Amino acid sequence: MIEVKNLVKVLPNGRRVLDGVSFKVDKGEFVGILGPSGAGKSLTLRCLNGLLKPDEGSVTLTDASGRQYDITKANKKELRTARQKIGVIFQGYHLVKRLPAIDNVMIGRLGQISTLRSLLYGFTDREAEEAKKALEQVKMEALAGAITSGLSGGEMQRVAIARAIYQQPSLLLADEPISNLDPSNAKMIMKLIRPLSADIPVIGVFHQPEMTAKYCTRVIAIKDGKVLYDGDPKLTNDQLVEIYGEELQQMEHYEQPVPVIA
Ligand SMILES: Nc1ncnc2c1ncn2[C@@H]1O[C@H](COP(=O)(O)OP(=O)(O)OP(=O)(O)O)[C@@H](O)[C@H]1O
Repeated sequence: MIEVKNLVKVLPNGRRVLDGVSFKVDKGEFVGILGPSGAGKSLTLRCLNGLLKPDEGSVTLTDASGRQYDITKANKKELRTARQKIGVIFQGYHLVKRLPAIDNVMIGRLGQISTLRSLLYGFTDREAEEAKKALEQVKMEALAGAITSGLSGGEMQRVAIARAIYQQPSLLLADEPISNLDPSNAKMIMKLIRPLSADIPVIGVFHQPEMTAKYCTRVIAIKDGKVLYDGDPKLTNDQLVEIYGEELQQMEHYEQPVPVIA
């Protein structure tokens, strides 16, 4: 479970880019964070994995054994330990392109084994077997040995998901994971992410309300650094207008309601 309490971030010019963001996400939930450009979505996500320290508030991650990680108060060493519990999928995949897909998956556990062991012995056969299983889970086993630079965007994102699975995280964060993908690959990625939420909380930032409506179990909308909405992933047209304002007109999949002619 991850609990976010009253996150506040104030810029030097006094602007409150996060202004009291609070929510709790449990295993079984796939939460989509939506909101207009500059709303504070990425800043929120960065507070969740400790990349950004808020001026106020707390982020507490509790793993399956009940151990708690206080992300906001953690020192460098504690943060490193906590981050091993957090899988992250990025819009730009963040893979080492010159390495085979399976090596990228195994990188997911690098933080968990000693540098000396990884330098001297590399990974064990058991670890390689587990990495293969993670690739099977995202239907990428046939390309396990392929050099990552030759893979398509959808395939790279599947490798990134396998890396997160292999990491055995207690929380999965996804930062615009489908923004670079065509609709069919985007659907495939959402279908692969959703079942992961059976065991751990999954939180993603999205720009596609039609996709969060279909695949997420809950939506949190952030606007002007505040939680504007937290609930059912299926938003009404009025709710979308309230969240996105004028930006809605520019969104790809938004269909403007047909005006009623009296
Ligand atoms: N380091 C920084 N210095 C100044 N302003 C910042 C900094 N980081 C973020 N901001 C501002 O804080 C606000 C929230 O940023 P954030 O990246 O969270 O937006 P977002 O909701 O993710 O937007 P988008 O959908 O466009 O990525 C923005 O107005 C942004 O310009």
